Amino acid sequence: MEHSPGLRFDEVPETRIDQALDVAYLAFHEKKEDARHKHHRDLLLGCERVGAYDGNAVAGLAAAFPFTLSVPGGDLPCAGVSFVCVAPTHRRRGALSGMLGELHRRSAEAGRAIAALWASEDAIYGRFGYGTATRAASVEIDARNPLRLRIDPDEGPLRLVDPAEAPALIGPYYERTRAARPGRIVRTEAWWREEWLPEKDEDDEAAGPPRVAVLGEPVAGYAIYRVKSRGEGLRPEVRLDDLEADTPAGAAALWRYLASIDLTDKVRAWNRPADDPLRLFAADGDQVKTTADSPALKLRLIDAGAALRARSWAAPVDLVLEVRDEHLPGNAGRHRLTASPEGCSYRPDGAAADLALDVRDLASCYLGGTRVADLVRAGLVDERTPAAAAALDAALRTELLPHTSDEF
Ligand SMILES: CC(=O)SCCNC(=O)CCNC(=O)[C@H](O)C(C)(C)COP(=O)(O)OP(=O)(O)OC[C@H]1O[C@@H](n2cnc3c(N)ncnc32)[C@H](O)[C@@H]1OP(=O)(O)O
Repeated sequence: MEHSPGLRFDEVPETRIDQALDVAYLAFHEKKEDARHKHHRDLLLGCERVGAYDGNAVAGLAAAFPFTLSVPGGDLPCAGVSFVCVAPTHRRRGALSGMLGELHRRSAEAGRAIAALWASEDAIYGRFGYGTATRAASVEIDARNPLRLRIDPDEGPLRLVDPAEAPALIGPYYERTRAARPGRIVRTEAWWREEWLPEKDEDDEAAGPPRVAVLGEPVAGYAIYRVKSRGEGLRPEVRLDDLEADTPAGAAALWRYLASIDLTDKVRAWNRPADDPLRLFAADGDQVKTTADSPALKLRLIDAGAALRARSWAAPVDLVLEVRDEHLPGNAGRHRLTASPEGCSYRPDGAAADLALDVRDLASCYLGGTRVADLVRAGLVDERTPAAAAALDAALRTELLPHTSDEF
């Protein structure tokens, strides 16, 4: 899309954050409230910020948190794109395209090989090279009866801890478990307090204060939840926000606890990994139901070569990939991927391609959550050498499916 000649894309300095937030509240149909405004301002202060300017007026904003994201076998600096908005008067004039182009350029310059976001509408970001890399399973437990399980729960001590103390207690535990699953972001102390444990959930008025249940000493698991009223005549429900456990028995203990809280009759978890063991060890499929499977984290390979070289590989593979990338030409063309558990090289190569694919589809497969063979079957990836997709899938495979708990 041609950028409108009137628009300019440049940094949003601290002095103009409030103007940019005014555009955000307009675009997201939100009220400007003091506490919320301060919170958003504080978040933006820690972000890379790009604006679309019409003359001197801010007409759009796109920001990026400087995250660290777990990828198979390691971590990568990642631009966590958020606060994307364009004033209603300036829609469809290329403001989003221009701001993302500028954010991607700055991310590459800062050495961030990947960018990621949660989309307000799924259809927006594919054209910019973002592919769905993690998914969110919504799970509901009918808690009118005790949770029926096929395994014995850990009978270790379970305690409720003060949310103010929680980051010091569960933060190091989260950080230890994070590396095992691709798609997880590093949480700072401030992120724990402001995103996970604020007293009031500004996005959900019906939700009560955060509760943190911790299993074992030393910590062997935790659950963060809020009890949420459901209106006249209905019992409140438990909204589970986050749960980690070392062992299946530990996870079973936490789920059993959540499903046994008095005066509630439902547990609702909106974002669980697709391979959550609960779905297997629950004894009654009528009691524990998966009610939705939604796209979650969208990933963009800013520098595909650097990203591929940074992850680990489960099996040897030697293939030529032909990648299409309309926005970042450095990623486009034919490259030979030679990878094994010992390492990876990814170099331009003139040989005929074994697989041809769009950069968004490579991004979907990057964390191990989407199978290349499925994309071939869906007509999205062109398999030119038989069994090339299976070979790439074997190399990309991860022990656990990728999952992102943090929505940002
Ligand atoms: C990560 C996040 O923060 S997600 C939050 C996104 N923000 C919102 O939803 C707030 C409300 N909406 C908006 O502010 C704007 O409409 C935006 C940001 C979604 C789009 O901004 P615009 O400046 O209008 O987009 P722009 O003109 O650059 O469009 C680029 C392309 O994306 C397409 N596009 C834009 N919005 C949408 C949409 N909601 N759904 C599908 N396609 C879209 C355009 O049609 C255009 O396609 P083309 O290149 O084929 O012509």
